Amino acid sequence: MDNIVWHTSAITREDRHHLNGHKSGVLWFTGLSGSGKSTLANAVDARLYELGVRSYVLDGDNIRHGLNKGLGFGIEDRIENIRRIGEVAKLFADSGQIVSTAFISPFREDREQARRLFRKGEFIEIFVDCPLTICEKRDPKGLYKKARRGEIRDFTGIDSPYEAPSNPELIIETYRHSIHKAAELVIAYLREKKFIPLER
Ligand SMILES: Nc1ncnc2c1ncn2[C@@H]1O[C@H](COP(=O)(O)OS(=O)(=O)O)[C@@H](OP(=O)(O)O)[C@H]1O
Ligand SMILES: Nc1ncnc2c1ncn2[C@@H]1O[C@H](COP(=O)(O)OP(=O)(O)O)[C@@H](O)[C@H]1O
Repeated sequence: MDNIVWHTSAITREDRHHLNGHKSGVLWFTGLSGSGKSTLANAVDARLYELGVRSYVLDGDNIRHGLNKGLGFGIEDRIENIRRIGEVAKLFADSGQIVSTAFISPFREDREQARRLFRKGEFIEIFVDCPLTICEKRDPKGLYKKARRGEIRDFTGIDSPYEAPSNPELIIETYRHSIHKAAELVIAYLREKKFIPLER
């Protein structure tokens, strides 16, 4: 970019890791609407808070009210939505936090593009796996009903595609694990990979 020069921070990410006593990165939750992304991201966030870990959740519905207001659900807008979220998540990771993103993020290539913004190991893709039939039964916001009635177009899983991850770091099957168990599986992964110390 012309006339714009990158300014290196005086405080490095490692400095912040040292101060916080834990590493940073992104927990990238992906899955169908109603699969449990928000519920699980918030359960993990609450657990991290209890453990004294600096964390935050970026949630699809909330971000679309502000930062990404005006973006719709056509392919181009979804791509831009996820591109921006990847960049924001990277800022959170740079700031030393463990950030969770809860977006459908239906396209594999967009998730891979987000992954490329991060250092090796710091992008943790979590497939929130739940069959469409169960998501549709849960239908926490009544959106599947609307989509089936044709009142919402381009609805993921109905008339817009979802590409499941081919090689995610974690698969959480929310149709067979409780919310508590699902959150603990994510925390166990963070301990195993030494994002958070074992003794916490
Ligand atoms: N057409 C269509 N398709 C899918 N979802 C829709 C649609 N219209 C509105 N909603 C609501 O928006 C939430 C998904 O937004 P995201 O930003 O996560 O979508 S995406 O990643 O850009 O595909 C999604 O939230 P979640 O249920 O939390 O996934 C829906 O509540
Ligand atoms: N094991 C589970 N994990 C996550 N959510 C679950 C689970 N079991 C049932 N649910 C329910 O499924 C719904 C998932 O909704 P939500 O978290 O908004 O999904 P998403 O963010 O993927 O659209 C919630 O009503 C939640 O209580």
